[in-house]
Formats: sequence, structure tokens, C-alpha cells
Amino acid sequence: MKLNKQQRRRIAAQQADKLAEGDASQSATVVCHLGYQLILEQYGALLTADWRKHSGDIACNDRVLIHRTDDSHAVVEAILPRHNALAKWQGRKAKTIAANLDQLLITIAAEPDWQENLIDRHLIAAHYAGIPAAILHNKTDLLDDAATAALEARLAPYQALDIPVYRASLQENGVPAALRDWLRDKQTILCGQSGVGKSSLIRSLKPDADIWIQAISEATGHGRHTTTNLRRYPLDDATALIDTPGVRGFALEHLDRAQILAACPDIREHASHCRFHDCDHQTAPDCAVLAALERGDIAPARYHNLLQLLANP
Ligand SMILES: Nc1nc2c(ncn2[C@@H]2O[C@H](COP(=O)(O)OP(=O)(O)OP(=O)(O)O)[C@@H](O)[C@H]2O)c(=O)[nH]1
Ligand SMILES: [Zn+2]
Repeated sequence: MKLNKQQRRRIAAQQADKLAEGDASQSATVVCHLGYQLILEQYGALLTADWRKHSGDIACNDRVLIHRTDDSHAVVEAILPRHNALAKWQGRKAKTIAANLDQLLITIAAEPDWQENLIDRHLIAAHYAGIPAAILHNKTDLLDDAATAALEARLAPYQALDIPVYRASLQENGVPAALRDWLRDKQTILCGQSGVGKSSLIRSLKPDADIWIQAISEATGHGRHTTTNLRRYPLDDATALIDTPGVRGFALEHLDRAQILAACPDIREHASHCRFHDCDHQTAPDCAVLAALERGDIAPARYHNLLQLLANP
């Protein structure tokens, strides 16, 4: 059902009243959005919750005001204001998948094989969510010296962008101290292909992760259905990890060329000096991007990856 302006205004006003009432209701954090049901955490305990039709697009890690209906169930009255939100786009339609994030961690590994394109899409999504990103290169134990050098060379252009790159063998050595520090007191969304080691990272940092997963399954009453939904893992009062099973990457079709370029800090400056506003950065005359590439001011890999993204957002 589509709402008219007046109905939307009335709902917004009702939600504002609820927010103002504050402690008449109580707040909780969204652990998991199952589509038909929400799993919330309040004071360490899990609740199932329904929401009113027009509360808005509730996402994992949202803070919500609730009305408890019994010990294990609640109704969401309103979404508390968000710092930010990460959306996944399908064509021109956006779906918020997580809110109130501080940073994004992309994990890659020797296996499964990965493409720069995957990292680039995550960096652009992070850029538009207004959060910094870092890369975790896991399973270093699988690489010999030559393979390590080759992989490091692929990651060098990202390090040149001041994106932290952490290296780990989670299985053999656990979580490196520098990565622990980076994650501390932050709400971090964990991205990466299936099998790179996201669960291993969560289990290393949250020894009771399996108990938490079990508790979520019990709350839903639907066994293991939650495995393809985003899930929040609290580590302490200020730290949480948000796992993203089933999020295969970020389509960028909703962005135009300029917006994609704007999210590439190493290239956008040069692009602003191209002779033509709509320069293709390939064959057009007086292309400042090509000139910078020839001077060595843009990493060839970054240039080629950008062309690929522009051709296939
Ligand atoms: N060799 C090696 N294997 C690892 C390492 N870390 C994790 N693995 C293995 O890689 C496989 C996938 O790890 P997970 O942690 O389940 O990966 P994931 O990203 O959570 O994958 P999904 O659960 O499918 O999303 C498991 O068999 C792990 O034991 C590592 O440092 N070295
Ligand atoms: Zn150009």
C-alpha cells in the first residue's frame, strides 16, 4: 500500500511522539531481520518482534524503541535515528541491510580466488555509507613466498589509498593484535565471499558464538533458517561484528559514472582535469587520467578495474 503525504506525516509525528516518550517504551538492538520477524537483543536477552506496517525499513544493527508484549516478544514502535546505513541496490531500488556502522572489513583469502572488482565494489559501498574500510587477507598459511609476493602486489594499490591491510592465518595464529585494535569499540560489518574465514574471525573473537547462533535459532523457532541473513554478534558493550552471509557483493547500477569516480580518491582528482566533461578516459583527447596513468600516478590495476566497473556497474 502506498501512503499519501498526509499519512506519512502522521506516522512520522506518531513516531516522534514515541521517541519523545522515550522511557515509556524501551530500546533494543536488531540482531537479525528475517523478513517475517525480527530478532532483537535487549540487555543480553533475545526477543522476537513484529513491527507496524509503516515503521520503515528496519535493518540489522538498528536501535529501535519497543513495546514488550511478553517475556520473549515485542512490537517495534519506532526506529531510533541512524548515524548511517549501508544499502544494497537492485537496479534503482535500495534495501538497507545494516545501520549504525562504524566501518567495513572485506576479507579475502588465497582460496577462494578473488577479483579486485569485489574489493572495489565494497569500497564504493563504504564510501557512500560514509564509513572507512579495511582489508583482511586471511589464510596466509596457504601461500608460498612467490604467491605471497604476487598477492601483496595486488593489494598494494589499496594500501596506497591508506586502506589498512591486515594479514592473518586465523586458523593457525588467530586474530592479529592490530586487527583486534582496529575492531575494538566499533560496529564492523564483515564482508567477503563465502569461505574466506568470516566465521573463523567471529569465533576467534567471540568464543560463545555458537551459543549465540543457537539462541537465535531457538528464538526464531525455525532451526537454521537464519544462516542467510545478516547477523549481529556483540563482543562487548561497545563492540559488535555484523556477519553478511548471502551478501554476494554490491551492484552499483544506481550510480552514474561521476558518482563511481567520486568514490575513487586516487583517480577522481585527475578526472576533473580531463578536457571533456564526459571523457571516456580511454580514447578521448587530453584525458588527464591517461596522462596520470602514463606518469605512473595512477596504478594500472586501479585504472583497469575502474574501466571494468564503469562498463559493468
Ligand atoms: N588454511 C586455512 N584455512 C582457514 C583459515 N581460516 C579459515 N580457514 C578455513 O576456511 C574454511 C571457511 O572458513 P569460514 O570461517 O567458515 O568462512 P566464512 O567466510 O565464514 O564462510 P561462510 O560461512 O560460507 O560464509 C573453513 O574450513 C576454515 O577452517 C586459515 O587461516 N587458513
Ligand atoms: Zn579522461
